Amino acid sequence: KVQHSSAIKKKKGRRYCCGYPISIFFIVVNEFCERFSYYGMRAVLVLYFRYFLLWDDDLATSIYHAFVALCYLTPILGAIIADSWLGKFKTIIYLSIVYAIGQVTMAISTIHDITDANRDGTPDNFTFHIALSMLGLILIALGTGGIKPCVAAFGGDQFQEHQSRQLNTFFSVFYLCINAGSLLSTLITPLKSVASTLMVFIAGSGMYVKTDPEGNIMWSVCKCIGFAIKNRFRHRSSSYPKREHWMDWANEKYDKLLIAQIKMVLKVLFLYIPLPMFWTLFDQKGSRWTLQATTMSGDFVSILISTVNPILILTLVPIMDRLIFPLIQKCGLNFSPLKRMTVGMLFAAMAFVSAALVQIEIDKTLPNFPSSSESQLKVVNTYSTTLNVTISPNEHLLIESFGSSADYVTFDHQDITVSLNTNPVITKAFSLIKGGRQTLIIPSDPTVMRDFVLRHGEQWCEFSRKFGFGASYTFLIPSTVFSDDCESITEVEDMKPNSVHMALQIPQYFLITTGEVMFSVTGLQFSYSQAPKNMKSVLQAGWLCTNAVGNIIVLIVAELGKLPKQWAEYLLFASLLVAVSIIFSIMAYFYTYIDPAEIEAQVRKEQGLEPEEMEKETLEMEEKDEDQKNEQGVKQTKI
Ligand SMILES: CC(C)C[C@H](NC(=O)[C@@H](N)Cc1ccccc1)C(=O)O
Repeated sequence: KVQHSSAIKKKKGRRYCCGYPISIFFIVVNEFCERFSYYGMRAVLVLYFRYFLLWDDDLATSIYHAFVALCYLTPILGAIIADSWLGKFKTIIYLSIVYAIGQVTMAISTIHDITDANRDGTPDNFTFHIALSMLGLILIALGTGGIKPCVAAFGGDQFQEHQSRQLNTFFSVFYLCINAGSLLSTLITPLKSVASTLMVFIAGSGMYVKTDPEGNIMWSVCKCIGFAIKNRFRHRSSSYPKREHWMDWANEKYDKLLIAQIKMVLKVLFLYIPLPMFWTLFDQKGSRWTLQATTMSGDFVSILISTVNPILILTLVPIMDRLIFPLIQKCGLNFSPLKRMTVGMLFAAMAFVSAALVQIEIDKTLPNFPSSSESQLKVVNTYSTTLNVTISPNEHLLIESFGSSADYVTFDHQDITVSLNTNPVITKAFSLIKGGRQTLIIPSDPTVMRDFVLRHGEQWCEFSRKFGFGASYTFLIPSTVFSDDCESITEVEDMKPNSVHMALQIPQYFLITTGEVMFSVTGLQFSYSQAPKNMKSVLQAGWLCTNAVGNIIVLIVAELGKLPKQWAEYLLFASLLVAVSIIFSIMAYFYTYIDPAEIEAQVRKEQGLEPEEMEKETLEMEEKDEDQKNEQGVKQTKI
C-alpha cells in the first residue's frame, strides 16, 4: 500500500509517477505525433516539387532547403507569442490548428483533378497548385516552428528545480520521440497525425503546470538593450566610471531582475554564434550524401536516407545516457555539456572526412567524362567482320564484329575523319560535340543488312538483363535474333555500373549521428537549463535558429561555391567545422554555468522581495523532501 502511494502521488495539482510528472507523457507523445507528421510530409516534398509541379532539381532543392530554414526560423515567433502573450499551452494549441490547416491546404494542392479539366492526368493550372502549396508550406512552417520551442520548454516547465536528473532524462526521451516519429513516418502515412497531435496534447490539459506569460517580454528586452547601448554611448567619456557589464548601463531605467535575465540570455546567445556550422554539415545528409548514394551500388538508397539516422538515434541515445556518459564520469572526467557539444562537432567533422574517403573510392570508378573543351567517341562495330578503324590523325582501333572500342576515346579537337579497312575503304568526316560523349555505330554490311524488330508479326523473342546502377548500355541486335531466341543480342557496356557499395556510407552516418547525440541532445538541455524562467522558449528558439542559419549556409555555400572535386568539398567542410569547434571550445572555456533560478532569487532578495521567495523556497524544500521519499519508495519497490 505504502509503495503504491509513493509511486503515484498527487501534489498541488501535479501528478507524479516514478518521480516524473505524468503530464510529460502527453508532451512526449505530442512531439512524437508532430514529428511523425512533419517528417512524413518532408520525405516526399522534393518528389512533389519535382514530379508534380515539374520543377527542375535545382529549384526543387532550393525551395526544400528554404522551407526547412523557415521551419527553424519561425520558432522565434512562437517563442515571442508564448513568452509575451498567450503562454506556452495556448500557443501550442493555436499554432497546432494553423499547422493542421497548412497540412490540409498542402494535401488539397496535390489533387490534380481540381484543375485537370481535360483529364489527361496533369494539372492545367500550375499557378494554382504552386500558390496553394506555398501557402500550405508557410502555414506548416509557422505551425511546426512556432510550437517547437514551446513544446520542449513546456515539457521542462513540468519539473521542479531540484529535478535536474529527471529533466535531462526527459530531454533524451523527447529526442527519442522525435526520431521514433520520423522513423515511423517513413513506414506509415502521416495523414491524421496533426489531429492526433492536438488531441493527445489537449488530453493532458488538466495535469500541466502552466506558467503565465509575463507581458511583452521581448519588447521589454529590446527596449532595455537599446537603452543600455544609448546610455553607454552618452557616457563614453573616460570621466565616467566603468561598469562591470555593458548591460549595467540600463540600471538607471530598468529593473535589475530584467537586466540580470538579459545578461544570462545574451551570454548563451553569444555562445551559439559558431553553432550553425554543425548544422551546415548535418543537413547535407539530405542533399550531398543522398546524391553520393546514387553513384553507389546497392538498392537501399531511400531506406538508408530516411531510416539510418533515426534508428541510430534510438540506439545511441540510451547507450550514451546509460553507459558512455556515466562511464566517463566514473573515470573522474568532467564531460560538461559544452565539452560534449565540442566533441559532437568533431564527430560531424570526422563524418565528412569519412564521406570524402568514400568519394575518392567512388571517383576511381567513375567514367572519365570529357572537359568542356574535349570530345569523346566510342565506336561500335555491327559489321560481319573485324574492322581496323583509323581515326585521324593517329588513333587505330581493332574492333571485332559485334564488339566495341574498349572505352571512349578522348579528342581535344572536334573534327575527325574515320577510315575503315573495308573493300573499298570507307572514309567519313565527323564533327564531334564539345564536352559531349558520342557513339559511332558502324552498320552491318549492306548484303546482310535487314530491318528487324524484336516483336514482328508472329515472331518474337524475349531477353532480360539486369542493369547495374549508374551503368549505360547499347544493345546490338543481329538479323538472326528470332531464330536463336534472342541469344545473339550483344550487350555493349558504355558506362560501367557503380561498384562502390552503399554500405560504405554507414561509417559516416554513424559518426554524424554520434555527433548529433552529443551536440543536439545536449544543446537542447543546455538551452533550457541556462535560460531564465520567463525566457525558456526564447532560448529554445535561439537554439533552433542555429539550425535555420546552418540550412541557409548550405543553400549559399554549397550552391554557389562548388569545388571541382566533391571529396575536396567534403574535406573543406570538415576542416571548417574543426576550426569552428576550436573557436567554440575557447568560448566554452570562458563560459560559467549558471543556475538562473538562483541568480533570479538573489536579485529579488537584493530588491527586498525575500519574504515571498522564502515562502516559495520553503515549499520547494518540502516538495524536495517528499520527492526524495518517493524515489526511495520506488527504489525499495525495485529491490
Ligand atoms: C534541430 C532539431 C533538434 C532536429 C531534430 N532532428 C532530429 O532529431 C533528426 N535526427 C531527425 C531526422 C530523421 C530523419 C532524417 C533526418 C533527421 C528535430 O526534428 O527536432
